[in-house]
Amino acid sequence: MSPTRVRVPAKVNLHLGVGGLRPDGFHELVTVFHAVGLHDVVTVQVADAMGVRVSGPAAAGVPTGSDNLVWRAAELLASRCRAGSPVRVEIAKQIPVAGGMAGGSADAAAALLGCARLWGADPVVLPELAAELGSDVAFGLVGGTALGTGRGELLEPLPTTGELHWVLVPAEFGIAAGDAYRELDRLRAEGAVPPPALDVTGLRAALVSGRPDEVAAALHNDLEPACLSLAPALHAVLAAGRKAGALAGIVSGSGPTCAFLCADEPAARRVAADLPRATVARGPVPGATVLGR
Ligand SMILES: C[C@@](CO)(OP(=O)(O)O)[C@H](O)COP(=O)(O)OP(=O)(O)OC[C@H]1O[C@@H](n2ccc(N)nc2=O)[C@H](O)[C@@H]1O
Ligand SMILES: Nc1ncnc2c1ncn2[C@@H]1O[C@H](COP(=O)(O)OP(=O)(O)O)[C@@H](O)[C@H]1O
Repeated sequence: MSPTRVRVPAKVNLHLGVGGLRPDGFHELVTVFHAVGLHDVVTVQVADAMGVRVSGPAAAGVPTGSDNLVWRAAELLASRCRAGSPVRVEIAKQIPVAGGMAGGSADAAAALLGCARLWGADPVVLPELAAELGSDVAFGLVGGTALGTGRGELLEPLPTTGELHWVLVPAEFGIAAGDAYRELDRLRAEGAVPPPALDVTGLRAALVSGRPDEVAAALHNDLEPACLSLAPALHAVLAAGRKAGALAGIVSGSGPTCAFLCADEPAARRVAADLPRATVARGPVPGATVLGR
């Protein structure tokens, strides 16, 4: 049987409002996910035994055993649909690892979709399985721009007008999502940060307007003070992007990647030229998509 290839995007959080810590150890979120054109490609094919191979510019440090989320995704789908031969999963990795862009979650979403195709499983089960694998995996399946609530797994697509042009600046280190949330709790206990920002009315209107300046003014990340506390070097990255001409810059999710919104594509190219390691990307883009052979 021929391999199935799935392309899957990274995300930035246009808004990340972090509510209280729940008894299950997760925080209640009001977030706006936005899929951007920086992709991993995940290929699944029938094999004698399960295996994971990772290649590409962001491959360093990605686990290749059963702790890779794609392995867990394949096993979960196999057990749920009582089918599934062993698969070899190859990840061509461009999304920065532990970068706040949900790369592992994206790969898991792609693996679910690819294995469902390969095994003839009904894709209707995938959102539920995605939510079991991680808070951001369900968004990887749908992409676009979506409101995320609960721990991030409850999704409502949001209407948008036009395209947004981003400059993405990855760091040379990672931040684990759990560490960022714990640091936020610590800062909150000290009274060192503003209360949770759980209202996205202004952002929703800005997205419909299609005006990048209005979207820029509405960007917000409650985790940003925690990321800056864990990685103070990010202050300089944010300042450099704004100085280079971005409309606004935010830490993406749990960081440390910084995302800069620009007025248009030429502006994004100019800003990227001023920042080391920067790439340009546009959004929104579709979620996990099976590619032709
Ligand atoms: C912060 C966000 C923003 O979209 O993503 P990244 O920026 O890391 O990609 C997400 O909330 C991360 O999602 P994801 O990386 O899937 O997290 P999970 O594996 O589900 O959880 C990792 C850890 O993050 C913390 N966590 C995650 C989600 C949530 N709503 N509350 C939490 O407190 C918990 O400590 C959990 O053990
Ligand atoms: N397919 C995968 N790609 C990247 N990281 C993975 C993958 N599977 C498991 N991981 C583990 O998940 C951690 C967080 O990965 P990632 O999703 O890239 O970060 P973030 O939550 O910041 O977006 C990594 O440090 C790595 O140990």
